[in-house]
Amino acid sequence: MFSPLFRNISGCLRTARVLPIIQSNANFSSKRVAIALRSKKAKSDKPTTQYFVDCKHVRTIGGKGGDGCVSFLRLWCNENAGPDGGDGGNGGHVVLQASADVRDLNHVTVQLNADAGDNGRNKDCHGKNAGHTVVKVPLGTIVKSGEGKVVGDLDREGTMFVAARGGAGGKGNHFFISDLEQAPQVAEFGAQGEDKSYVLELRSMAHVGFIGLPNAGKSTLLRAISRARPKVAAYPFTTLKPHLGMVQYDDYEQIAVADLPGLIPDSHKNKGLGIQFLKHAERCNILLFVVDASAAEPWNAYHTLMHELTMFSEELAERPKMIIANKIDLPGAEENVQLLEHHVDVPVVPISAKMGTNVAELLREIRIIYDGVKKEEEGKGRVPE
Ligand SMILES: Nc1nc2c(ncn2[C@@H]2O[C@H](COP(=O)(O)OP(=O)(O)OP(=O)(O)O)[C@@H](O)[C@H]2O)c(=O)[nH]1
Repeated sequence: MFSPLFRNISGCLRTARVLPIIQSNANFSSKRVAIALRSKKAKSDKPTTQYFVDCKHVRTIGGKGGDGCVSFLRLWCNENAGPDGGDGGNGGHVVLQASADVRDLNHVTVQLNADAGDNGRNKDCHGKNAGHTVVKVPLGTIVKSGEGKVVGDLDREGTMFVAARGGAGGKGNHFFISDLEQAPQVAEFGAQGEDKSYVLELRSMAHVGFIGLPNAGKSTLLRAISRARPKVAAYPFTTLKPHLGMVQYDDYEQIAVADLPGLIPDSHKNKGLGIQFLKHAERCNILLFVVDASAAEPWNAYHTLMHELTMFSEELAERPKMIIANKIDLPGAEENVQLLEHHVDVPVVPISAKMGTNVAELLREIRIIYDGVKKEEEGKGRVPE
C-alpha cells in the first residue's frame, strides 16, 4: 500500500527507536533520523515582555542613485558611433505607511535605509531603479521633524509619508553625446539620497486608558479582561510602560485598552513618571479611573488624579470617564463605594479584578461609553481606529 520510500523511512524510524545508539558504521540517513528524534531543549516558560513603544527617534536615509556609464574614450574618439553607456537607476525612497496590521513602533528600527539604484552599463543598459523601503507604522502616527514641527499625520489606512527621497541616477553616454562640454560635470554619478531624522509618535494609543494611583489594581484588571499579561505585584510602580490589551465582544467589536503606569501627585510637574505618563493618557479616548475601594476615602484618589489631568490639559480632563472601584472583596470596601458615589459626579462601577466580581458588568458599561464616543466621532466624520 505504501511506496517503497515510505517503507524505508518508517523502517529507519523503527530501528532508531529500538536502537537509539548510533553504531560507528551507521550511514548518513540513520544519523539524520537520530538527530530528528533527539528531544528538543524545552523552551523557557517565562513570559517574554514586549513593551509597547509609542515614540521613536528615527534616521531615514534614501538610497543612492546608481552611477551612469560614460565611456569618455568612446565619446572623444568616435563621436558618430552613437551612445553606448546607460543611465544609473534612481535610489529608493524611505516611506512610512499607516497600517492597522501594526499596533506600536516596536518593530521600527532607529535607522531606515533604502536601497541604491543599479549602475548603468555599457551597450545602453540603464541601471534598475531601487524599490522603495516601505515601513508600516500604526494608524495615528504623527511624524515630527528634528525641530519638533509636525510634518506628517498618518491617520488613515494606507496613508504614506516619504521620509527620505532616493538620489537620482547618474547619466550615461546619451546625455553627453550632444554636448561634449558637459562631459566632465558630475551628472555621471548618482546623487546621494536624503538623510533626515524624525520623531514618530503614536497619537491614538487605545480607546480606553486605565488611570490610577500605584497599586490600585490596573494591571490585574487588564489581565482579567484581555489576554495581555502585564506584571502584577504588591508594590507600587510595577508598571513602568503602558501595556495594551484587546477586549473582544460577541459582535466582534474589539476595544483596545491600555494599562498606564501609576500616576502620583505632582506628576504634571514631572514627578514620578510625570509628563510621559500624561502623554500616554492623552492618546486614549476614554479614561477609566481605577481606585482602591478598600482604602479610606477613595474619592481622594479620584480627585488627585483629576487634579493632575486638569493641570496638564483641561481638554484631557473633560474626556468621557468612569470610576472603577476595585478590590470590593476586601473588608470595608462596599461601604466605601457607597460613600464614593456621593463624593463624585461620574458613574462608579464596583468590581474585584482579582476575584472577577462584576467584571462582565464593567465590560458592558465600557461598551456603552465606547459606542457613544464612536457615534460622536462618526458624526464628525472620524471613526476611532
Ligand atoms: N484583594 C484584591 N487585591 C487586588 C485586586 N486587584 C489587584 N489586587 C492586588 O493589588 C496589588 C497591585 O495590583 P496591580 O495590578 O499590580 O496594581 P497596578 O495599579 O497595576 O500597580 P502599578 O503597576 O504600581 O501602577 C497586587 O498585589 C494585586 O494582587 C482585587 O480586586 N482584590
